[in-house]
Amino acid sequence: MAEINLRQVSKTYFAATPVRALDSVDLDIAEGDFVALLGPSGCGKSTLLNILAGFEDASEGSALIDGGAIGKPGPDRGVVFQEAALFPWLTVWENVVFGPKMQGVPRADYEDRAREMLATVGLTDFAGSYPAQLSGGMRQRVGIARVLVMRPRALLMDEPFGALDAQTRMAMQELLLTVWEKLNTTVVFVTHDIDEAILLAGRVCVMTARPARIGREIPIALPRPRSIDDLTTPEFTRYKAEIMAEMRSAHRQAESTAA
Ligand SMILES: Nc1ncnc2c1ncn2[C@@H]1O[C@H](COP(=O)(O)OP(=O)(O)OP(=O)(O)O)[C@@H](O)[C@H]1O
Repeated sequence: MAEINLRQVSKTYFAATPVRALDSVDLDIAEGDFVALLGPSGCGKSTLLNILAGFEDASEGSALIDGGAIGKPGPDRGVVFQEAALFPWLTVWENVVFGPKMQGVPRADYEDRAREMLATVGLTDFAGSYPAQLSGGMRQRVGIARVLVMRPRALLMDEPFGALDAQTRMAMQELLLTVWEKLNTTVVFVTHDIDEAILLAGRVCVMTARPARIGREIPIALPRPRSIDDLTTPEFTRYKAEIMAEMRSAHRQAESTAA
């Protein structure tokens, strides 16, 4: 489990017209926390995640993982995107063991873990299937198993369920809750979906319009283990109303900045 600390992190992309994506972001994530980042489209959520992943450098400020500067991408941070980038010519099993194999981990050291992760995501019976033979939700489950087999200290997820239909999405949310409760990895989860953020996270960070800052951090005190049934409780609805009000104000701010 990783601890993550961002201090005054800013990011400007120097395109034809410079784009200031992040402005003095401060964020502390303790070991084993589950934090959701919510915010208006284009505000800079992916930019923040990409800095944590090491795909982008911060222009200013410091981004630390376990007290050390975040360097290039590494196996300590598992990244899951909207589409699982699986190798289509490899089976589910071969996709899952690809990472440890490439790292030169002896087979005996990764096989049990790979089997366990496949079971955790409910795909034991599909080990020999190819990605094209799976549904979108199943492919995403392979993507998660493939990342978890590397024993990441943090899981960085960018709209991981954004392309799935509503029912599959709910099943994936419950699966992620189970996985997180079992492994207790630090998770940073980018989403547009308020329900998803409340259901999963221990803390929801609502980002402001670009250049993004963390506008408000809302701790979610719903008891765990959580399930889809929590979506309809009065407590859940209260959190939703509070976050919707915050999002509306971020959206208004975005419109007035664009005007
Ligand atoms: N490589 C890049 N070069 C120039 N501008 C970029 C680059 N990457 C992102 N941007 C700009 O930075 C801003 C923030 O983008 P980012 O993708 O982080 O937002 P987001 O909140 O994740 O958006 P969405 O919710 O729509 O996915 C946008 O205006 C985007 O156009």
